[in-house]
Amino acid sequence: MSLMPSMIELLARARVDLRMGLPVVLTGNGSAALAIAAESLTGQRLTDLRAIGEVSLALTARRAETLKARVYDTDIARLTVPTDVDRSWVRSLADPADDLKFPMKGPFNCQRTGSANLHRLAIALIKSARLLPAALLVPIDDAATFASDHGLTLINHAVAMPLLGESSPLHPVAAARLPVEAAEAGRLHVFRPEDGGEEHYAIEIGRPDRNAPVLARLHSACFTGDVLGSLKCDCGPQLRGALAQMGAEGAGVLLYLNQEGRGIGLANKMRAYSLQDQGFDTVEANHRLGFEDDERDFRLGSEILRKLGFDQVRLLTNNPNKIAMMEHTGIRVTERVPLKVGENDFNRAYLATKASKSGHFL
Ligand SMILES: Nc1nc2c(ncn2[C@@H]2O[C@H](COP(=O)(O)OP(=O)(O)OP(=O)(O)O)[C@@H](O)[C@H]2O)c(=O)[nH]1
Ligand SMILES: [Zn+2]
Repeated sequence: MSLMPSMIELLARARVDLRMGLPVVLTGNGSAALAIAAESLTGQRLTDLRAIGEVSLALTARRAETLKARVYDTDIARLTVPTDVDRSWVRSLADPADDLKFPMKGPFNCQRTGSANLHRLAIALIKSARLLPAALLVPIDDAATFASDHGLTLINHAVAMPLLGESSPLHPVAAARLPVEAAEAGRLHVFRPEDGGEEHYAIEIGRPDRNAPVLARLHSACFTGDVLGSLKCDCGPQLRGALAQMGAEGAGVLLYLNQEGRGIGLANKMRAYSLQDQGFDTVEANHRLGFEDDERDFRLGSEILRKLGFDQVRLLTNNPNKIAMMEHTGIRVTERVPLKVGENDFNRAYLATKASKSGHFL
C-alpha cells in the first residue's frame, strides 16, 4: 500500500526520534535491539531500557581509542553498561568534554561475541542525526511486535545501511535572481535532498558557458566564519574571496553545502572547539569526539554541478580530496585555483594542521 513509509522515510523519522531521545527498533540477521542516542538519554529511559535487558554502549573506534576501550569489531566498540552506573557515566563516555578533568577509568567490559551490526547501524544513524556518536542498545525478541506495540520506528539493517552510505538525490526546488556585492548578475538555486536532510545552495554568478570549465567553489557551511567573522578559520575570507573572483571574471558558481563543521554539525563543532581550547588540534578534537577527520560527502557537489549543466570546473580549493572526489564522480577538474586568504594569528596553527595532517596544499 502506497501510504506505507519507505526505508528512506523511516530513516528521516528515526533521525528525529533519536534527537528527541526516543528509542528506535533495529533489526537484522535474526536479532533485534532498541537503540537510543546517548546524548539525549534521560534517567527514566535508562531505567526503562534496563527493565528490558542488558544495556550496551556503542562507540566508534575513534572514541574508544581515547578511552582505551577494546575494539573487537574494527570500527565499533561495544561496552557493557554496568547496572550500578547512572546517566552521567554514559554521558562521560560519549562526551569528551571532561576527559582531562575527570578521566574515565576502565577497564571497561568490552563485548567480543555476537554481531556488531546493530551497533554499527545505530552509530551511522546517530551520525546522520548530527549527535554525539554514541548509542545505548538493549536486545529485544520480536522487533515488529515491539515497534508496533510501542509506536516506535523500525529500521532493518540490510535495507538501511546501503542507504546511509549513499548520497541522496538532490532536486532543484526554487531559483531567483540575487544581486550580491560581488556581482549584480547573481542567481541563487536551492536544492533539496530526497532523504529529508539539509538543503544545499548554489549561487551562479553571471551566465557561465556550460561548454567550458566554470570557475567553481565547493564551500562548506561555517556559521562561525561565514556569518560571525570568526578568526579561528579561513572560511569567511574564502567565501567572500571566491565570490569576488567570480565577480571579477564575470562568471562562476559557488556551491554552499550545508555540512557545518566538516559534516559533524554546529553543536559537535563547538564541542571540538572546546577541546581545541584544552590543547587539541582540529583533527585530534574530531577523533576524541568519535568522528573521522572529515565526515563530509562531496559527491553532492558534483550532483549539483551536473544538475546545473556543468561537467568541467576550475576548482577554487586547497583541498586535494575535493579534487579527487570531483574527478571520481565525473566532473573534470581542468585546473586547481588556489584560494589562500584570511590567514591570521588565531588560525595559523589550524591552517598548518590542515596542511600537515589533511594534505592541504600550502
Ligand atoms: N570539525 C571541525 N570543523 C571545522 C573546524 N574549523 C572549520 N571547520 C569546518 O570546516 C569546513 C571548512 O571547509 P572548507 O572551507 O570547504 O575547507 P577545506 O576542506 O579546508 O577546503 P578548501 O577551503 O577548499 O581548501 C566548514 O564546514 C567549517 O565549519 C574545526 O576545527 N573542526
Ligand atoms: Zn570556518
